[in-house]
Amino acid sequence: MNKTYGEILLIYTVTLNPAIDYVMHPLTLDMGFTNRSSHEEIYCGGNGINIAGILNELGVANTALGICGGFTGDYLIRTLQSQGISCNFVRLDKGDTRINVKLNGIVMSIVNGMGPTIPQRKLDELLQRMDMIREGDTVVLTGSIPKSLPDTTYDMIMNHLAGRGIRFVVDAPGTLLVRALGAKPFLIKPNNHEVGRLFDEKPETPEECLPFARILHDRGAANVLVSCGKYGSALLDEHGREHITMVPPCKLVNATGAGDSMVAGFIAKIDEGADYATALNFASCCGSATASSKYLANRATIDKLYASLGAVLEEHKEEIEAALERVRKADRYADTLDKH
Ligand SMILES: O=P(O)(O)OC[C@@]1(O)O[C@H](CO)[C@@H](O)[C@@H]1O
Repeated sequence: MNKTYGEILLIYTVTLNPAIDYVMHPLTLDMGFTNRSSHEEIYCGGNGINIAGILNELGVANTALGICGGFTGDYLIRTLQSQGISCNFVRLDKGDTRINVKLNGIVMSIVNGMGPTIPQRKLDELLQRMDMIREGDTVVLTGSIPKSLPDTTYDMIMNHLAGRGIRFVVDAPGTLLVRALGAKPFLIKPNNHEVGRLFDEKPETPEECLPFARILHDRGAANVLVSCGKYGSALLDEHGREHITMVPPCKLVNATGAGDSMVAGFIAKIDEGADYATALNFASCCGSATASSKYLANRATIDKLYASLGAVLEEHKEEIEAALERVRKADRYADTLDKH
């Protein structure tokens, strides 16, 4: 169990490529023509920043670390501070924090920016600031990284902090994730599509994802949480046990940040002393609460969905048990991760 509020700050999210999320609501989208949005919203984004927002909402002490720059970086820091999110960002001398465009029409289309160039000395400055992180604290490395940084960046950060009793959480795509497994993170949280890309398969459901989760677990990740959108989510826990949960009843509004909310919810519940099945259920409700909100979920929505999940799980109990049984009896997939 992690330390508590009375002591020092405990969870540090790291966002190397934060963003301003510019959400537009076009009524139609015709490629090659001028489209009009019916209204727009502006939020602070980037996975680590979203996780920090939900942790704050859940009353879990945290600090958002990262690198930002330019007028968008100024906006980001000002806004986070006004939301009461503790942040410690290295400022770039040149380059702007990216603006990610989310076109929330009949379906959501997303264009994420590349992000500014990060000079080595700025990364070194961030590493120096991270030296304040102590034994028992958690470091959450999450999201894409700007193109100027190598795929080994998360790996390198974890190596820098190795041997200090720090708990790592990694939510990153592709090679970044595979490279991070060697540092034996406490938790990784790919979604079913990311798992599919790692293994050249197309798993959709928690049942289909669990065999791949086992490979990621065997490669070093203690807990592997896989979100599968409307199908629910799966957890292969640190003891090698499989869990499946479902989504509570809710209506999709904007799924941006839903995965991040799951990470925040999972860590928060584990740090309260909950067991893995409970943490998975709570994580699922945090994700659904954000997906059914305009932006990140508030506590009331999370609590409401959490209260409704029990009935859904009860109704589908036999189905879930049967799926878990099939997973336990199934042949193992070959580990093909070395190609990354
Ligand atoms: O380009 P990345 O780093 O992969 O993803 C960035 C992003 O899409 O992820 C967050 C939601 O998880 C958004 O706030 C943000 O715009």
